[in-house]
Amino acid sequence: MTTVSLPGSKSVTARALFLAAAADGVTTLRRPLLADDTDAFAEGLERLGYLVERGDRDGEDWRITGRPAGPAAERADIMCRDGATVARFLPGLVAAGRGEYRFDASDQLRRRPLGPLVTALRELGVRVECEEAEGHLPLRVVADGVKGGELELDAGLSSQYLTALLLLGPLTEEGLRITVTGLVSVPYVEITIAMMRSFGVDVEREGDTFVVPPGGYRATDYPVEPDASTASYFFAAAALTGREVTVPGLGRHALQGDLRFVDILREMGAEVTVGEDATTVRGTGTLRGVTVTMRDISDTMPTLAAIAPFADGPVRIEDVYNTRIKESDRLDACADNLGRLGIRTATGRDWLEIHPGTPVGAEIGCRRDHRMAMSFSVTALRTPGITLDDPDCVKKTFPDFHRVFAEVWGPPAGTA
Ligand SMILES: O=C(O)C1=C[C@@H](OP(=O)(O)O)[C@@H](O)[C@H](O)C1
Ligand SMILES: C=C(OP(=O)(O)O)C(=O)O
Repeated sequence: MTTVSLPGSKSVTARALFLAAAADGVTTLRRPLLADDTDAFAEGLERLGYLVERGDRDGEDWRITGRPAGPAAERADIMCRDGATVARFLPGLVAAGRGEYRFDASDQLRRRPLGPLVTALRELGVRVECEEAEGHLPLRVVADGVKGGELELDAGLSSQYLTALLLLGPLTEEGLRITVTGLVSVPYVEITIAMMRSFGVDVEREGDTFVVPPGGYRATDYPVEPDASTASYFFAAAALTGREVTVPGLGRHALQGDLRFVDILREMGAEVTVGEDATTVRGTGTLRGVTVTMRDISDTMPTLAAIAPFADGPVRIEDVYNTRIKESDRLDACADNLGRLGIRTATGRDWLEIHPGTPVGAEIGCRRDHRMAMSFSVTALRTPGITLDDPDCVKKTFPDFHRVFAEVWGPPAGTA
């Protein structure tokens, strides 16, 4: 049996940084994620004048001094790099302050939409100007506090718009009442609400309406759980190789919906134990074809696609349109890469079907998408000759991925 301790959750770290910055007092973050996305988030806060005391080694605690009155800097230029959480959460934080702030990003993130968030902030009276394409970065926020009130939001492309507004709610004068349509990635909203509670705010939910009271946040000591999307590569590898892996820190009380990926592995034939504070997956040699909706856990869609050829029947993944607007068009990237490996697939607007087969070695086109690189590293455990055209793109969420993965599973097939 192998136990692998994994870095902190990107989503939890990003929210914790926002909440700590906005809170009254000093927050200690235990084991936050140290990766490109969270580095960009912390750097954004620093440029806004927040004090973020962070170590430069994984696993070290960070201390953030909150500023309930908003950013100290009256002007700042924030580079979000590839991190959508940075681009979507921080405009809400600055909106509640007073000043002029500019947000820009990599070409990859400039292409990803944030129109519904821009519209919502404007409805709240915040001046938001998109410098190039409407609803895209780069954008400028001219902030003078937010009164609050009622909002309608289309969250069918991303739940991050709703998270941004929920996080902003307590920083407004009157609070927010947000009614959403088409919400995707629901578990991420549940993470937001649970973490806001840890920082002293209770969000009420009435069907599709979320009610956020005003009053600000309270600093706390916050432990960041390991990243469940990252864990999916280790769980999938166990299911694929017939070995066993345990990830401590992710048990039945975990906040992240992506841990539900193990339910799919169980349905496919793996033995899964979600314990009090750890999850274990053991491969049994059986991998059955399945039809699954992954609307709630779509970051793990490429993980499933990468092991799907080894199943004894087709694997059909449904309701994942929004994976087309992530770091890459993931439906297209998965189909293309499986095709390179000689595997037959079919895709539609929001689905992907993968037929059983024996993959042959080929170069994987990562498209600068960390999840392509990590997912097809799992396929490589049983496929000699797989190479990645951009192994370093894993730095977005797990810079040390290749070393840790090889330590647990050994080198890719055919290279030992
Ligand atoms: O709120 C978050 O931390 C995230 C929400 C999800 O995005 P969408 O809501 O855009 O699906 C997920 O894909 C992303 O990696 C992180
Ligand atoms: C989609 C992802 O990231 P984000 O939207 O936060 O950039 C991801 O990590 O798979």
